[in-house]
Amino acid sequence: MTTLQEKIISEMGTRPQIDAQEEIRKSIDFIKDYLKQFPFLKTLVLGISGGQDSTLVGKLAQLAIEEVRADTGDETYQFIAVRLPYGVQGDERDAIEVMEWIEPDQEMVVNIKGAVDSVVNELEKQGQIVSDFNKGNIKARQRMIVQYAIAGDNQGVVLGSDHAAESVTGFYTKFGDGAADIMPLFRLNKRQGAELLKELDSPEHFYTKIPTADLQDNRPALSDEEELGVNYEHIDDYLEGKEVPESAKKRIEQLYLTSQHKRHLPINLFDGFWKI
Ligand SMILES: NC(=O)c1ccc[n+]([C@@H]2O[C@H](COP(=O)([O-])OP(=O)(O)OC[C@H]3O[C@@H](n4cnc5c(N)ncnc54)[C@H](O)[C@@H]3O)[C@@H](O)[C@H]2O)c1
Ligand SMILES: Nc1ncnc2c1ncn2[C@@H]1O[C@H](COP(=O)(O)O)[C@@H](O)[C@H]1O
Ligand SMILES: O=P(O)(O)OP(=O)(O)O
Ligand SMILES: [Mg+2]
Repeated sequence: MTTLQEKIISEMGTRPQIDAQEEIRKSIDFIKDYLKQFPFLKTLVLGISGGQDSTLVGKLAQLAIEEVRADTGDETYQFIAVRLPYGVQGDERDAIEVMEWIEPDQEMVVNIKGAVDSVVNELEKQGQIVSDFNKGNIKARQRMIVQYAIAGDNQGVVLGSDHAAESVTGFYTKFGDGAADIMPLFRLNKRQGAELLKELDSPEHFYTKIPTADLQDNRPALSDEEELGVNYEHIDDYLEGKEVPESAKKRIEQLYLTSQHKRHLPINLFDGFWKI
């Protein structure tokens, strides 16, 4: 293993082998401990897309909330799961099925199309062209705004679905889906997330579904792997300290280095990490 691979693994906190039952317990306890530390907080908020990561975080959130209610006798603790389609979501059926499996305390559906389109229109009135790719990031940031609005009026915190395989590649919108208060999956790679869902008896297609950010109008359901230029098998192997083909290693490390800014709070002149 090269030094950079070791550094990345240590930063991501990924382990080559996991016990799924233990990791489920760790994530649930992390959420519970956080809520108990700040008793003002009563609500967890999460966007549910119908993809693997939010399905897993959503299930863990609901389990954690049920345990906190039982431990404290405080019935005001709740999990709000929100669908955030842009118009009609192509894989809406998946998101609905995931909601049925999670059985969150409260479900919402907030269509982000009006808000996203108005921003794009206002920019275009100023002569600023908005590419389809950039509009995708506006969608992700609009989803963040809605989740924080719900948290703000419900003594809530926003959950993030980011995990090691997304974090290492910076494959998220900065201050969009990358913005959250707590990240219960951070440390796990993609296949380890799938292992947790399997252990939770989720339907198999929830964790065999092709990962997509589904952000671009012109390339619906574009797979993460196509966009990233590297596949999750290689990213996961890399994070487990295994040898991967040289081209995959190069791509992962390039993505890691160019996305360093996303894994830090806004940079000030006392920060030196970007110089190395
Ligand atoms: N599947 C997923 O999890 C998921 C979700 C959302 C987005 N995505 C993908 O993630 C990517 C997001 O696109 P992006 O990364 O181009 O947009 P971004 O908005 O996340 O990041 C780009 C912005 O970061 C800032 N920035 C860029 N370089 C910087 C630097 N060196 N220092 C400080 N700030 C800097 C700039 O403000 C720039 O506009 C896309 O590929 C998108 O499809 C994936
Ligand atoms: N359509 C969506 N509805 C609700 N929440 C969504 C939707 N699309 C994405 N999200 C949230 O963003 C993260 C990141 O998604 P990626 O597929 O990794 O880009 C997802 O886990 C949801 O919480
Ligand atoms: O974040 P999600 O839930 O949309 O999962 P995926 O990244 O697999 O699409
Ligand atoms: Mg997705």
